[in-house]
Amino acid sequence: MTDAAANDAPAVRLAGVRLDRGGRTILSGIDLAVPRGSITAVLGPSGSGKSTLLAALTGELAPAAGTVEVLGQPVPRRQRELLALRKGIGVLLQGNGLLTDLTAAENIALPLRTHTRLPREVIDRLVEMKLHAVGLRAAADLYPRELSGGMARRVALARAIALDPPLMVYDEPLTGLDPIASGVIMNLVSELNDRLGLTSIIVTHHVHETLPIADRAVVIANGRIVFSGTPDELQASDDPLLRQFLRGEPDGPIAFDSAPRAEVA
Ligand SMILES: Nc1ncnc2c1ncn2[C@@H]1O[C@H](COP(=O)(O)OP(=O)(O)OP(=O)(O)O)[C@@H](O)[C@H]1O
Repeated sequence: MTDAAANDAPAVRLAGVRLDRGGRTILSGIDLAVPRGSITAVLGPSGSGKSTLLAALTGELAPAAGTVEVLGQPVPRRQRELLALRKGIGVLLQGNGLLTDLTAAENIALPLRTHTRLPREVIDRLVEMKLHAVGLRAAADLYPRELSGGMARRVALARAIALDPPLMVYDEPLTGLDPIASGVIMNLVSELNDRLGLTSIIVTHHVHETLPIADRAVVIANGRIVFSGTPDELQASDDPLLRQFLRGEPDGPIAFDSAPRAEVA
């Protein structure tokens, strides 16, 4: 593929993908295109395979069938090429993953120190800009234990964008946050996406907090994609499965807790 064609390609494209874990098929028949510049919410009940889908994008999990393309190229198998691709993907995981004996600024500097040869002053300046981007310039010298949950999540977000990745992936970015901090994080995700020209994929079961900032929504349940469209189309759907999920009802077409995690290696 030429560079121009790669640039026109969706940020993420999955075709006919099947994902297996522990000898079991978790997702199958997955077709998905995430347009560049968009925010896509990947929704689904607990254990439906949302994190498994993310693992396929970052190359942690190779598909058992089908193709996964990220930023215009198939996700490589070889470690070296995989590491190069991963530099283009900013990941915010459920736990913030901040190192407790480093300050906020040092945590954000870490990927810059590891992956670039930029001089110290440039790194300091970039860290300052990233802290500014998440509204936390005053917190540079604080340690993670001195930060509130929402602030720590913002520092983790600043670290995730440290290398200016074109694609941001969020795995449950609201876990453990109160409604106010959740609102701040969602606004920030939306603002960064627009201002930095990113593409964002948000995996979450926080439907009502996430849909307002999303351009597209994908719902996975029972091992497949059961909805793909705009948030308005999702809200308007009268599909019993989607209604059950949106209302958080325990009984209905979505089978909960069919395969406890403890059973798999
Ligand atoms: N490393 C693994 N090995 C085997 N099975 C796994 C592994 N990780 C997850 N699974 C199984 O895959 C299924 C989907 O899990 P996954 O974590 O992708 O769901 P999820 O939608 O992200 O859930 P949650 O919302 O609870 O994080 C579950 O049944 C889980 O037990």
